[in-house]
Amino acid sequence: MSNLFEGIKQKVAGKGISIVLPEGTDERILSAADRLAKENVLKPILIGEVANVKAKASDLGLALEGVEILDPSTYENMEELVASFVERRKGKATEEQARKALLDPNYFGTMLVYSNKANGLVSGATHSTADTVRPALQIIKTKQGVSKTSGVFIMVRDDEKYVFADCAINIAPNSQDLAEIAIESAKTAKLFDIDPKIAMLSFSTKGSAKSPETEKVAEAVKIAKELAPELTLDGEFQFDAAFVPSVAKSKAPESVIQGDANTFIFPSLEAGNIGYKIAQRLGNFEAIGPILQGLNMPVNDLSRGCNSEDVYKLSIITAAQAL
Ligand SMILES: CC(C)(COP(=O)(O)OP(=O)(O)OC[C@H]1O[C@@H](n2cnc3c(N)ncnc32)[C@H](O)[C@@H]1OP(=O)(O)O)[C@@H](O)C(=O)NCCC(=O)NCCS
Ligand SMILES: CC(=O)OP(=O)(O)O
Repeated sequence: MSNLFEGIKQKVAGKGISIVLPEGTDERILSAADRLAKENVLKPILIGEVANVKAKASDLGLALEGVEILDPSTYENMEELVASFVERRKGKATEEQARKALLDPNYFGTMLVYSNKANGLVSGATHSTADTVRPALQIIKTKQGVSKTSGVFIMVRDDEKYVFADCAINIAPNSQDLAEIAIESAKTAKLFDIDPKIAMLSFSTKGSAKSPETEKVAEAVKIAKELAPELTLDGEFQFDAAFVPSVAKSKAPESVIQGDANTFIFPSLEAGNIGYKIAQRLGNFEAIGPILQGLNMPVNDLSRGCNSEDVYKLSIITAAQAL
């Protein structure tokens, strides 16, 4: 990972890309922000009461030089943000509701990104995924042609790197969703110099079992092939048929994937979230993400089990998505 990550870091360093970190008093966030600013990789913006953030930083021996701190309750352009929020939420939020929502650091930070006052946002060290991503879904929204955002992990162990999706957002994706997730995951894979070979996962390989669940994945394969015929993609596969060449030979001898898949699309959030945590905790893979894909501007969610290194890396990846 180190070479791969260094490459991404070099792409973003010194370009003045600003990343909002709404959890401004969390130790992991403070350490990462201080390091990012010190190394001139990007411009961190912490959200919180200025005196509190500074006191916490000083307890940790951090100077926070080059780190901006914004407090929603004293933010000078709040009226502009309120008006923009009401406009964006058209009929879904009153001015009063907007004013209240914008005191929440995640909503406030997301509006800074939406208003081009920052280039991206990383949160979730102390907030749940739902609380972290909901403002982005409501305000930043998905890119044209993408109906659902989804969350990818880059799984890294020595020279091995894989893409796992969706591990974070869509609880019960349908066939169309799975096809879109696969197409977006291929783009994310390329950001990490992975040439995507995509396996649509199931508990069945090429019709070895039949149920609504397996047919949902088989249909997703069909849709994805129609939408993006240029991709190397197939399924439905059990994980061994996608990953082990000898098993592929016996279970799916005609497939374009012969045990060499590197991008795995899980059939549900249960499978994806459990799957990545097993690889991380039992397989000693580093899990980078979840990286949200398909949004108009980059917003990423940390796992609450993250450390300062994870915050540092996800901030840099978010900056790379903003390029
Ligand atoms: C992502 C999640 C929070 C959205 O749930 P929610 O806030 O109840 O969503 P709602 O259905 O109320 O939709 C809220 C808005 O987000 C949009 N939205 C919901 N899911 C979306 C998705 N996957 N992609 C894009 N937009 C989405 C809706 O269209 C809606 O927009 P609108 O208000 O402009 O109409 C929910 O799917 C969830 O909790 N997922 C699991 C997260 C999780 O716990 N993961 C495990 C740990 S990583
Ligand atoms: C991605 C994920 O599972 O996040 P958390 O561990 O915070 O629930």
